[in-house]
Order: sequence, then C-alpha cells, then structure tokens
Amino acid sequence: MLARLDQPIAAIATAPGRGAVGIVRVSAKDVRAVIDAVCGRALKPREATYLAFRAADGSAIDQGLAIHFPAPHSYTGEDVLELQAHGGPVVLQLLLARCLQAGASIQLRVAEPGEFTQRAFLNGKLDLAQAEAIADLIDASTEAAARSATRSLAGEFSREIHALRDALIDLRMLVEATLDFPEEEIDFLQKADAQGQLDRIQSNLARVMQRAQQGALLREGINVVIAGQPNAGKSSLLNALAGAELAIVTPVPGTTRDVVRQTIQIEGVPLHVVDTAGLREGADQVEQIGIERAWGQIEKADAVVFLHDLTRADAPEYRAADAAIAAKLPGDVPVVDVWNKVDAVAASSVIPAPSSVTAAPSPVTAATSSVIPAPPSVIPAQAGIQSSEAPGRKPWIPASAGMTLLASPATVLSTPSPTAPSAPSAPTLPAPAGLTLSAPAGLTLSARTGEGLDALRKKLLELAGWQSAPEGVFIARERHLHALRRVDAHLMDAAAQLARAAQALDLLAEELRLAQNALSEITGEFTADDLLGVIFSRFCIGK
Ligand SMILES: Nc1nc2c(c(=O)[nH]1)N(C=O)[C@@H](CNc1ccc(C(=O)N[C@@H](CCC(=O)O)C(=O)O)cc1)CN2
Ligand SMILES: Nc1nc2c(ncn2[C@@H]2O[C@H](COP(=O)(O)OP(=O)(O)OP(=O)(O)O)[C@@H](O)[C@H]2O)c(=O)[nH]1
Repeated sequence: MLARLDQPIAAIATAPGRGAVGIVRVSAKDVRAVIDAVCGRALKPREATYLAFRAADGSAIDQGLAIHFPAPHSYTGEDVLELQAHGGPVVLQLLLARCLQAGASIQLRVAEPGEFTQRAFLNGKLDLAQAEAIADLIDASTEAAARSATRSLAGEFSREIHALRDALIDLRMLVEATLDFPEEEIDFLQKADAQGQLDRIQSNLARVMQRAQQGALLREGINVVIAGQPNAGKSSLLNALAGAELAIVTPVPGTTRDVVRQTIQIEGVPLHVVDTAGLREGADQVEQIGIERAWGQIEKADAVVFLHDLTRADAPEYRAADAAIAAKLPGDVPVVDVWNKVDAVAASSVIPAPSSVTAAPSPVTAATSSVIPAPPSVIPAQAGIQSSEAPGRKPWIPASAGMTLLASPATVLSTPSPTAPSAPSAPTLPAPAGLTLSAPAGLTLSARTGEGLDALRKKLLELAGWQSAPEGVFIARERHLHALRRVDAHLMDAAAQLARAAQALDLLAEELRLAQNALSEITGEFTADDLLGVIFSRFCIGK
C-alpha cells in the first residue's frame, strides 16, 4: 500500500446508497487532466463551480459542483478534485468511471479504504492519532464519543502526547549530558532536579492514561447480555432500556429464540445490549439452538444482567432452575442480579430492609450452585436499591436475591439503603445474621412501568468502569493504551534507576529513550509501515 503512494487515486467519498448529494474525489500530483476532461473548463482554486460533468461523448452525466484544491492546500496535501453530484449510486458510479477513464493517462485507480487519509498523514496534514480520530468520529455511536473524537481530531490528545514527549526529551538531554561528564553526575542531576522532572512526567502520564482509558470505553462500549429463565421479562427489559419495541414480548415462555442486539447509550457510553433466549431444560430443537447461542453470548459478555421473575420467586422449582443457571455462569464475567416485575408484587410482600444493616461483600463459597434464592416474603431484606422513579413505593430487594451469585464481582456493588422504608404494611423482621450478611443484593425493577431502570443504568455504568464527565476524555484505541502502558513501564524502570545510589546513567537514558519511542507511536512519528497499513485499511472506502 505504501509503495503505491505516488499513484493517483479516486473514489466515491459519500456513503453507499441514495442521498441528496454524493461526492467523487480524485487525489493526484496533478488532477488537471481529469478537470479538463470531466468539467470541460478550468476551475478557480478552492471555489465551487456549477457545471455539467461530461461523459467521453460530451453528454452530461449530471450537473453539480466541482472544486479544485490545488496542492498542497487540500485534505490529502496533493492536488484534489471534488465533484459534488446528485447522490444516486448509479450516477456516482458513472461519474467515478468517467474520472478513471479521463485519468487513464496518469494511471488513475480506485482508492483503497483509508488511502486519502493515509496520504494526509504522510503529507503531514495530520498525525496518526488525528487520522484515527477521523475514523472514530465516523464510527462514533454516541454523542459523547463523537465529541471526544472531534477533540482528538483537533489535536487535543496529540498535544498532550507532545507535551509529555517534550518533557521526556528535556530529561533525556539532561541525562545524556551528564553521561559525558561522569565525575559530576550526581550533583548535576540533583541540581537540575531530574527526580522532580521524572515525577512530573509520571503524574502527567497517569492523567493522560486515565482520560484515554475512559475514551476507550466511549469508543468500544461494553457488551451487556440479559440472561435468565423464559418469561423473566428479558425482551421487555431490552425494549425498556432501548425505549423501543425491538424484541418480541409475549406471555409464552420461550418466545425469544435468537439473539436480539441493540446499542443504547447511558451518559454517552455505548452499551451493546443483547437479549437472549430464556435458559431452560427440555426446550424444543429450535429453542435449544437459541439457548446455546445465549450461552455463547454470556461467555463473551463484559457484564451479564441475570434477570429473575419476582412473581415466581416463591416457587422452589423456579429458584432451583435459577441456581442451576447461576452455577453455569462464567466466573470471570460480572453479573448483576435483577428482579423484574416489581409492579406485579404487592408492596406488603416485599419486605423492607432495616437501615442499619448492610450487606457485606461475601467471599466466594464453594456451595454457590446449591444456594437457591428465597422468595421475598420469607427472608427479610437487608439491602436494596430504592427506586428513584416511584417515590411513593419502596420496593426492596429480597435479601436472598443474588445469593447464587457470590462469585460475581457485581454483587458487591449494591448500594445499601440509606433510609428506613415507609411502607406501613411491611413488617420489619429481625435479620438472621448468618444469612443476611452473606446475601448480596440485586436490583428490583419493572420493565413494564420503568421503575428501577435508572438504578440499573447506573449500575451498568459502574460495571463498565465509567467515571468521567465526557469533556475530559480522549477517544482512544487499544493501540494507544498499549503504548501508554509501555511508556509507564519504562518510566518506572527509569525511576528505579534514578533512585539507586549507584546510578547506571546509560540504563536510565535508555529507558527514557524507549519511553519516548513508545509515546511517539501514538502520533505516528515512530510507527512501523505495516502497522500504518493495518490502521488505514480499517477506514471506510473513500475516506
Ligand atoms: N466537501 C467536503 N467536505 C468535507 C471534506 C471534503 O473533503 N470535502 N472533508 C474531508 O474528509 C472533511 C474536511 N476536511 C478537510 C481538511 C482540509 C481541507 C483543506 O483544504 N485543507 C487545506 C486548506 C486549509 C485552509 O484553508 O485553512 C490545507 O490543509 O492546506 C479540506 C477539507 C469534512 N468535510
Ligand atoms: N407485570 C409485569 N410483567 C412483565 C414485566 N416485564 C415483562 N412482563 C411480562 O412477562 C412476560 C414475558 O416477557 P418477555 O419480555 O417476553 O420475557 P422473556 O424473558 O424475554 O421471555 P422468553 O422470550 O420466553 O425468554 C410478558 O407477558 C410480559 O408482558 C414487568 O415488569 N411487569
């Protein structure tokens, strides 16, 4: 790909399909041959001219706007011709074919994905992090992700990286200068406060890493799988979270047979929510395949919402089936226990929690699979999330909710109730200590009324590790995080070296050099060609 940099390229720049306007772009050392043939006249630099795009026989392919961006003042830094036509797939194909024909003498060819932007990078119009931000902006699935990509495109992320790099270069120069005067080294470094310089670089790096980590979350989102027995209300919950009727909801158990997926956003963080077939034994063949797919999704999830049906919480066979599912859940995926249909349960049967008792994080017990969640009416609740949406009622989580999931990291995230419940009909029973302390809470909600949904949204964000307000976040890729982690490791080694009584200044200098190189990979000053190829080939065609 890189070897073909001197070749002229052309592509349809707009998305496939119909649109009001569609654009064909040509980038070359010199595009005048194409302008002459297709536009039939010279164009003023950087000015849109309304004219007919001509076929070889002189007939009009379309009427539109043509703009010539003479090199180097263009998107790619080369000579660029942009033809803005009507946005039909056929007319744009015709126009592209016409450009290729007109540019045959200069060996004009169709551009590969990302090739225009790659040229912009190689011609110094933008750095690698900015080029990636363009792709991230196009791919952004939430407003917050788009805004942070725009900031990176404008160079905010790159500026932070450059500031770190410059500070590193200063320190390197100091150390290398000291290397030349070994007899004075300790004094020299101390006077120049090498230690202080390194400390500052490390703490600035930590701040950049934190912002980039949050940005990676914005870019990728997290995969949340809703799992549970048939009829728990999984499809209803997906619909409620998405605010749309996406999945089929019926009272018939086993309605969902295939995986239904929807990206929703919570505070700008994309959550890819997956509704799965109800997990049960003895399903028919089709349903069984759905169940296998559900397990496949659970294995891949970043978090599982394990949905239980509060109206069936009393039934021993229901609880046994829940326990069997819990036992099969992978230990390394966080699980949130959620009890649905709180609207259908009389307030008196859900017992409030005494405010003084909190659920303690419990150690993982070997017996998890045999612990069956008890119905809310028999075991007093100790902890729960109070619905923020229905101030009149106080739904409390059964103490046992989630008992089967002690292995799950999510279970310790529950919020103990700060206030005493006011439901007058609810008896406050003393808590059997052994049971309640080991009982982590889940959430109660109603997919039907929306009660409790906000608490679930909050919990999912918490699970995702979301902390920031989106303003401070850099859209970041795994590649950037990986580079930052390597910078961090080299700086730690450098710090260890600096702290030694007998410093090996050459080793210190080497660590600083490696840290600088890792940093420069982010902006592309120090990046292997094959990596560049991979990065740009993931762009969309015409970009
Ligand atoms: N019609 C149209 N809209 C578009 C693009 C395009 O190519 N065409 N873009 C493409 O993806 C994006 C804008 N990117 C661009 C970046 C630089 C230049 C450009 O001409 N730069 C010159 C001059 C700068 C100046 O006048 O200040 C330069 O960098 O020298 C143009 C578009 C989004 N919108
Ligand atoms: N009262 C009440 N009923 C609900 C609630 N959520 C779902 N339901 C009902 O429960 C039944 C099952 O809902 P679904 O969303 O289809 O359940 P599911 O878990 O996706 O079911 P499968 O597709 O069989 O796995 C439907 O009749 C829903 O109307 C709720 O919050 N309250």
